[in-house]
Amino acid sequence: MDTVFDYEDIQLIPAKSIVNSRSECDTTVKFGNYTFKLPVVPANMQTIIDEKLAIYLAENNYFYILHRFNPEKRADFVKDMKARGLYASISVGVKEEEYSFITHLAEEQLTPEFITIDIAHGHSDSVIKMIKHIKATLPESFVIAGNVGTPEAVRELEHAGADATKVGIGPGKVCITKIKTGFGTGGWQLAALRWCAKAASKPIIADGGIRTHGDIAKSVRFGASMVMIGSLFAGHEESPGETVERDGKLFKEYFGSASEYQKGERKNVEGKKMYVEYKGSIEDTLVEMEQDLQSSISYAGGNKLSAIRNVDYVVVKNSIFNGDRIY
Ligand SMILES: NC(=O)C1=CN([C@@H]2O[C@H](COP(=O)(O)OP(=O)(O)OC[C@H]3O[C@@H](n4cnc5c(N)ncnc54)[C@H](OP(=O)(O)O)[C@@H]3O)[C@@H](O)[C@H]2O)C=CC1
Ligand SMILES: Nc1nc2c(ncn2[C@@H]2O[C@H](COP(=O)(O)O)[C@@H](O)[C@H]2O)c(=O)[nH]1
Repeated sequence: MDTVFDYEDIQLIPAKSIVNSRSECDTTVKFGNYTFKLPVVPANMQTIIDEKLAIYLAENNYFYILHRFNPEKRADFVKDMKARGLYASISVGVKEEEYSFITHLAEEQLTPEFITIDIAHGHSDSVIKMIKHIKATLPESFVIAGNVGTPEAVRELEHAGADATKVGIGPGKVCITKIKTGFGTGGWQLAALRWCAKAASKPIIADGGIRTHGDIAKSVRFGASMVMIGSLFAGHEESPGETVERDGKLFKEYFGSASEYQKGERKNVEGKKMYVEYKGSIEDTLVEMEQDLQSSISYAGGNKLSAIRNVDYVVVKNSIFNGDRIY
């Protein structure tokens, strides 16, 4: 491992533009058998995504992954998405009941297009076993496995049959893994992404630590095919987290999937709860993300997302924010 850095330590270097307008730049990405409008997916967390938002995203050609915290509703969700002619993308864990759930889906001939194995420490035999079970039972499903933070883990999960791996242990906004365990990619997530991407032969999802839209372009530069985002999506009208009012201002709750609020008990807690400012409709944020990414592509000197992959960059000694705030 050579130099480590994180999102705010990096600036991408502009190349001569080949477009006359940013609107000529194409932000779409092929992932699995689908082409999505953006290389972005809202985090599969209970305060970020629910069935209603999943339908909106699928209808509008965005990628989504439903969380796994209402386990009994997942089979009906897959059935409902199929009835609507939309793709189904769900999450599973690794406990015993998840094996029978996968078998049940196969018996009902309900094949989700995407299945994400979502556990904290994805470099484990339990995930490898689950990848093999899904691939044997639902071979048509595209399997995303995670989370991991090393090239060895990426290679092992790919070797077990994963179609994509998810990188990021501890960089999340509501994560306390780094503090409670001393482990993870918190503080050097972008360098960890680069390290993992060099070893990968299949797509990588960069997960956690995105604080600005520019971080999406940086993730693509360092090897991500898709970028998972929690906190930036938490404040919308459509976000399932509770809306609260304080001193006349609206906020939305955002809690970790390993927080006591998710688990209902204080056991192995590695997540916390916070409130983020209310931001209005998610549609406006998605449009702004697209425009910002189109601009990134133009600065990269191309007209497609792949142009960003080849740009030069510098490691900036001090934070690029230099005390500034975005708004
Ligand atoms: N991306 C990240 O940095 C992190 C994300 N999370 C999120 O929190 C949620 C809950 O995660 P998780 O606790 O894994 O899910 P589960 O509670 O479903 O646990 C999955 C299984 O893995 C075991 N397990 C959990 N952590 C470890 C570990 N460090 N080493 C070995 N075995 C382990 C659990 O057993 P037991 O509980 O008995 O140990 C259980 O059998 C997920 O959505 C996950 O993505 C959580 C932490 C970090
Ligand atoms: N360590 C923990 N990580 C968590 C928890 N719940 C979710 N997550 C991860 O965070 C990202 C979102 O990060 P953000 O910076 O965009 O907000 C999410 O996709 C998970 O990987 C948790 O309880 N503990």
